Amino acid sequence: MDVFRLAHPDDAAAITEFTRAAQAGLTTVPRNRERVDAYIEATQRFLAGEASANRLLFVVERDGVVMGISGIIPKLGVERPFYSFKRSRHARHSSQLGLRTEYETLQLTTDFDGWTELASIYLAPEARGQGVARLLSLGRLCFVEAHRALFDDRLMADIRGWVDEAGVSPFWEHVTSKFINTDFEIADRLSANDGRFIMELLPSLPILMNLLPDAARICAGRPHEISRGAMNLLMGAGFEETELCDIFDGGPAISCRADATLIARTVRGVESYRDGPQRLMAFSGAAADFRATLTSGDVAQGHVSEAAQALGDVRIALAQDRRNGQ
Ligand SMILES: CC(C)(COP(=O)(O)OP(=O)(O)OC[C@H]1O[C@@H](n2cnc3c(N)ncnc32)[C@H](O)[C@@H]1OP(=O)(O)O)[C@@H](O)C(=O)NCCC(=O)NCCSC(=O)CCC(=O)O
Repeated sequence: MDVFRLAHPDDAAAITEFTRAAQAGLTTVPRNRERVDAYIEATQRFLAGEASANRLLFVVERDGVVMGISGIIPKLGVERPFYSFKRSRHARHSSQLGLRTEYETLQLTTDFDGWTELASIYLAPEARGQGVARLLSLGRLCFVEAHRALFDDRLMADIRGWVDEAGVSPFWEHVTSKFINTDFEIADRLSANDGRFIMELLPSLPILMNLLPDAARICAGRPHEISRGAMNLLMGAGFEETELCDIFDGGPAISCRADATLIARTVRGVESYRDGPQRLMAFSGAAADFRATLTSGDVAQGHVSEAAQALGDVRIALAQDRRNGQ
């Protein structure tokens, strides 16, 4: 059985083993032992009531082997403002010339300050394509549902933005690097710790998108191919697209109210179960004892798998939305 739980110090070596290969651009994925240790230490401090620690790292374990990680940042904007670009549409019309023009602007904002972020999903390459990602992703929504007081009622996720075959981000090349004139990897790494340079260097004035090459313009809000699965899982669990995107690679920010996730809706009975077997999330316990697993059953008929019942005082939620097949 695959089990979703909080990471603890004994997991650090196994996590570093597979996150070591993660590419730049996955800003919140800890890629070396030092950062893995720091993430786990923050997790323990946050659970002990130290709000400034502000990070929770989870793992999915199969038969004692850690296969992947995911995270929650309980409150954005605590250590520094959380910057995004907000896309706005503008239209102009000239009756004199009979011409109409439309353009978009990007404006630096801190709209997500105070929100809770879902971040850092990463699965060992050999464990991909087996459904584990759904548990890694939705397990966090179960944790939020079980610990509502720890989180904001607005949830967001910053999906990695599109890059070309050479790994180059057109958005970075044509937009952000014009103001932050350094390597993407350097800026990305620095921003994970201290992002003061963002406010110091990025303009507070709107950036006119129609002056950009198409290759860069279409990257505002466009996800990286390898991150579509991560986005798809959250969109299937109630998240929606927003007008905001990442300031480095233009990746889309998606959001959902905490009480509108698929997990919250089914746990609270806002959404009823249909007849027949369905994919389910089962979760129980709190804090370090919290456990979630992916299972199936026919809840309408009262049938839930033994694996789920083994969790003890279990709560059940839909793990797949009936509307879009997710
Ligand atoms: C993202 C994950 C964890 C996803 O794991 P898997 O590859 O095993 O996913 P999967 O099970 O194959 O796919 C998950 C679900 O999305 C669907 N799916 C997969 N690829 C798709 C695509 N291109 N378009 C549409 N749907 C797609 C699958 O059918 C599946 O649904 P069914 O189960 O119905 O078949 C992994 O690929 C990974 O570690 N990638 C590298 C790191 C990364 O890019 N992380 C995301 C960065 S963005 C981020 O971190 C913030 C968001 C967050 O933390 O959640």
